[in-house]
Amino acid sequence: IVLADNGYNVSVWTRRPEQALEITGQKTNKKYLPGINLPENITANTKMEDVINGVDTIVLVTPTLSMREVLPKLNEKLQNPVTIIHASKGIEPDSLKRISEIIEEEVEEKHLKSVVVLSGPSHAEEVSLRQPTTVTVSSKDKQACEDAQDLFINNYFRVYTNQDIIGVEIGGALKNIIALGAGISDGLGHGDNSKAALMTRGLAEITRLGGQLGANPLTFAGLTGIGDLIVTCTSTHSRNWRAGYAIGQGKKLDEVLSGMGMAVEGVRTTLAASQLAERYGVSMPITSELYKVLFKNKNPKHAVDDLMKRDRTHEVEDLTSVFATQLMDQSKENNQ
Ligand SMILES: NC(=O)C1=CN([C@@H]2O[C@H](COP(=O)(O)OP(=O)(O)OC[C@H]3O[C@@H](n4cnc5c(N)ncnc54)[C@H](O)[C@@H]3O)[C@@H](O)[C@H]2O)C=CC1
Ligand SMILES: O=C(CO)COP(=O)(O)O
Repeated sequence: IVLADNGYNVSVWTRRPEQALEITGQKTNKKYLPGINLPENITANTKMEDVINGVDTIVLVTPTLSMREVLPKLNEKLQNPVTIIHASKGIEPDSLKRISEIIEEEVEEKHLKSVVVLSGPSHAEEVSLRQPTTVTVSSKDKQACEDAQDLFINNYFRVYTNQDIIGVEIGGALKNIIALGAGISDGLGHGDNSKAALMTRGLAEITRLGGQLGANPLTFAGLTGIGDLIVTCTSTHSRNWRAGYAIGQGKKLDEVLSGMGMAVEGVRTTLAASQLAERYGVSMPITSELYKVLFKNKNPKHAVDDLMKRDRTHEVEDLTSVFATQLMDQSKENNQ
């Protein structure tokens, strides 16, 4: 919708013929965006080759679980080099790859001009109503990043750039873990103090891990860190919050996921983040408790008790040694 409002012809690839017909013919997408009339210059098609033929930019927004299935198909059908802008939020378990890394792995170099990430506090339900929204684009390729900013920016969708692709992708992925936790807390009947605690200490552990992975700590204070954390932990639009809420109310994970029928990225990312924490020796107590609730059947009330009973500690850590190099690199890049 943002791109169509900016005057571009947008062609959507969908697997379901009835959805392609609905989007192209009726200009609606009732299942995902009820009540929204789509702009005239959006069409949809089930044939990927027809959708990508001749385009120079592809916006990739399928759930992270589908990346290893969708990208090889795309690679096979691409005729010319494209820029891929992705907006999917997650980390792949086991490989522990970010989505931009998976794209670079699955799409041959000859087909790939650049990879850009678009991330930030941006529930589709509100963007489609043209409510003021701010996001960040990031890429290893500075020009591609600025081109993506130009493509998307308009008077209701403000786009910033940030050269720290690691921080942008890690923040966007890991906030979903904390949003599941915030939902559980609300589902258990705990109040605002508990949710503020989860969000603040959650950001502390995201920043700790991000630092080990090479992110700039300041990215976590921005739109793709605290910004997306706030929107996902406090909004009933959030699938992760809603899944957490149902778990807090006593529902089983399988039952919750099949009932939602939509991507709940935080579940897989909890597994991936636990593996990352172990690999890099980073303390992530909230992620670790959530892992036990989701995958080891731990009672959420016991998880909260165990978090509250941890050894006493200080709030602010000295991360100077971890972050000094990243801050110097960032400052060099900004001065270039
Ligand atoms: N919904 C939102 O407001 C936002 C979502 N995101 C991210 O976008 C990604 C997608 O999320 P949603 O659109 O919310 O999920 P969703 O579950 O609402 O929609 C996913 C769509 O992808 C399709 N899909 C699933 N597997 C596929 C496959 N193997 N091949 C082709 N299509 C497939 C589904 O049929 C569905 O149309 C996630 O990574 C999410 O974190 C990011 C920002 C905002
Ligand atoms: O990332 C999002 C908003 O920025 C959407 O979050 P959910 O996937 O929890 O709905």
